[in-house]
Amino acid sequence: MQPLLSLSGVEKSFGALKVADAITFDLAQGEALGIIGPNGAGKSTLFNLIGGALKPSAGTIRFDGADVTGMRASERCRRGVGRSFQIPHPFVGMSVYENLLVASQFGGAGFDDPRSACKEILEKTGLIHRANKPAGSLTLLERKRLEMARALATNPKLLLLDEIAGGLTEGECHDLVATIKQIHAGGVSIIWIEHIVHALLAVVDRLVVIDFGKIVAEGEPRAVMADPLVQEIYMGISVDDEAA
Ligand SMILES: Nc1ncnc2c1ncn2[C@@H]1O[C@H](COP(=O)(O)OP(=O)(O)OP(=O)(O)O)[C@@H](O)[C@H]1O
Repeated sequence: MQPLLSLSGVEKSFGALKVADAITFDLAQGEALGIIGPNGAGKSTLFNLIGGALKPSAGTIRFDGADVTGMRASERCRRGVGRSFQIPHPFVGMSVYENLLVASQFGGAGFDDPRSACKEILEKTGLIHRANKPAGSLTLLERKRLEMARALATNPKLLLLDEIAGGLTEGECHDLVATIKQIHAGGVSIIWIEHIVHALLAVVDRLVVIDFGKIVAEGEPRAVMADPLVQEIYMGISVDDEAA
């Protein structure tokens, strides 16, 4: 089976700063991939390149059988790339339900019955009891859930989650992980950038580590986390410190 997403030699610089450097990886259909790396490593930039907010300066991005490298974000969304942002920016004056309807309308979701599809997504993401509340009145956890629900309302094949667990309590994080697992089990492929590694490890099949715009480690999540190089660059534990 061909990969759902395929990046080949993807590069992006801001001035002299190269934030995506020869990024090459595939995402299989149905896979859940985690991305970690220090602050400023280039993780969100990678999502901007996959989602179409930024164009790479070199390399190609293929999604669902098509070359999407030069395609606009709106077109990629219609093809099935759904994205949540690190800082949620819902339409605060609209109800939670209306936020989903807008996403399904403009994301080209292609649901037979958008209203009942959005209702189902509210149930799945634990927001049904808040459906008629203004999005501006939600708690942080609910805003994070709404961010994910709005992406799901575009009916994605691939869901990009950017630090969705950031700022949550341990219990809230646990509940959110259960929701993400359920979404993945429903057939949606996932790429999840997250600093809360234990949450990530509960969901993903594979882990990619980025540092200074390059992939520096990749593979089975626990093996990657045990790699001394990863411990040094990501957690600041140097092999020398441990020996001391
Ligand atoms: N539009 C831009 N113009 C100039 N520099 C940018 C731009 N976007 C990002 N950068 C820089 O690129 C680098 C990578 O940023 P990016 O947000 O991708 O990192 P990140 O790994 O997601 O970090 P964090 O974990 O803190 O969210 C940073 O040094 C950032 O300041």
